[in-house]
Amino acid sequence: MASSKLISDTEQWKELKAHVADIKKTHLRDLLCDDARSRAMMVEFDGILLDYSRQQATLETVGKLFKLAEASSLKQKIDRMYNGDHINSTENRSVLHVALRAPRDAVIQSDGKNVVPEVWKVLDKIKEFSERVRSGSWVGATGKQLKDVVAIGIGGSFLGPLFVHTALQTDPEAAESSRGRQLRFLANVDPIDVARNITGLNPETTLVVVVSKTFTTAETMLNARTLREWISSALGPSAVAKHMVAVSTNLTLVEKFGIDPNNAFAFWDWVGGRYSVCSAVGVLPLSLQYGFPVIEKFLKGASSIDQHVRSEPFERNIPVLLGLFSVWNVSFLGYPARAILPYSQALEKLAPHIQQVSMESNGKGVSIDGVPLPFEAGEIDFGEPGTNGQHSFYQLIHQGRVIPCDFIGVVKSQQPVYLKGEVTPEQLQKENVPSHLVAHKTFTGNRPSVSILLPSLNAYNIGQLLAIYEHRVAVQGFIWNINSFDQWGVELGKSLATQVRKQLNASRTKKESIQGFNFSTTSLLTRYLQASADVPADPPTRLPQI
Ligand SMILES: O=P(O)(O)OC[C@H]1O[C@H](O)[C@H](O)[C@@H](O)[C@@H]1O
Repeated sequence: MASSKLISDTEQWKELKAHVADIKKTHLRDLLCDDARSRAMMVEFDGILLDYSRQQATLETVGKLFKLAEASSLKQKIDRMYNGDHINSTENRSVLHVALRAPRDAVIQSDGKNVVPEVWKVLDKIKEFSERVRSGSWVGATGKQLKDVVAIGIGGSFLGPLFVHTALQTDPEAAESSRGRQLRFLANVDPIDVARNITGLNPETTLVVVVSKTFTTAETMLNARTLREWISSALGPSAVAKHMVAVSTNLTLVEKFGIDPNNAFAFWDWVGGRYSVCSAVGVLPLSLQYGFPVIEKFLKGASSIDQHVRSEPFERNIPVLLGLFSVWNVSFLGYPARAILPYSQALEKLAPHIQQVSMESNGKGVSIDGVPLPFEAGEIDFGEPGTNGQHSFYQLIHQGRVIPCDFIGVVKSQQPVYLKGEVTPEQLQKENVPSHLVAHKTFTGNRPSVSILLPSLNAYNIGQLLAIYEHRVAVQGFIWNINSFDQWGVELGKSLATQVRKQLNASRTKKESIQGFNFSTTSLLTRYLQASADVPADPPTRLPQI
């Protein structure tokens, strides 16, 4: 396929469009009666089971989706990613988060250089540093052991590590190795988040990790200045060297901020923020909390899926199948949303993390060549662990809109996956349901879902789950032929916010009226200025009074 051709112009796309009418005539109830079909729609790899038999699809659909994958050069695109080609073309970068969890002896090149030794240099540094902190050979300014860690970061420098941290709480080894330690995450610019995070913590026993790829993100830098003030006002400015470390690609700005570059942990521009959990972004705070050996298992789990994606034929390739069915649901069946429903409370931060991975990656309006898409790419992700979700939004899923669901179950867990199917008016009549209630109690069923079953929820399986979702999102982007690795929309948001902050500062200091915005924005900013005359627009720090 010529790269400038839109995927929707291919015969394979058109064939799938035409096939939709056949599928709309079928009902899942009937499709599920075919055991051979169901058997063919179950795939197992390294302990993980994917069952996609509850998709509105026949084996013919699957065949057509594989043809679409071929038309979009999916295999070649996956290879190009692993080969370090600059597939993030708008930022002229490789996309190599797979290198972050590659075995020490692997060779993965970016710009002609094997990046794996650099990755392991940082991992070894994290291992050494986290062991020193955990054993008490690295102590705070007053000689006390650093038992608590506050990780400051936002977006990709926050959501993934928080997901892994929350999920690890069910791993017995992680529970044991983190006894007596605390890891907290400070993300929001709202001073309440600072207050919550430092409540109950003593600066003498706290290590602050500032995590920012760019080291310029306004929220993170304000929170970092605030906690630097918290430490230096309690222990003196020289204590910062013992109590603050950083993770960034921008080591110059780290040093300028006042953190010793020896206490900075690097990563690289070929790691997208939302794909950075396996870099020092996640590995440093998580190793401080759980010890490096636990986190190494998490990296191994992710690496196992990386190898699977690259080498497994599409028929048995879990992220490829998931990606293809997401495209089928969004672009062909017209279901724009997806619910992520893990039946484990420890996975409560999976959906928030995947929201960023998926929506920031694939929420695009043009093809990778800049051609406006004649179809909508990306999907709306949301979710909540079962059974909480059942008592919240499942009504809409059962009887309102059709929302394809990801059910994630853990075999060694107390909570079975709960799947409610179809209830027909005939059944209800047989049960003597009053006639005026029959319509309300009818479930038409035919709601598509996939089930992903994990053997248990330990560090290794959490790594697998993370990598499955990361690759699934990339597969979707490869099929839609968009750039899943840039985020110009968010960059625009950041620059608009800077303009607003500049205006607020100018209006406060020079008493100028708000200018350069439309009527609505001007009115809102003016009102805010009037109501908050005593609050600086760009405060140097936000240390709450507690
Ligand atoms: O890690 P940082 O440079 O502070 O960036 C934090 C976040 O900023 C923006 O929102 C980007 O769109 C995200 O992808 C990024 O994760």
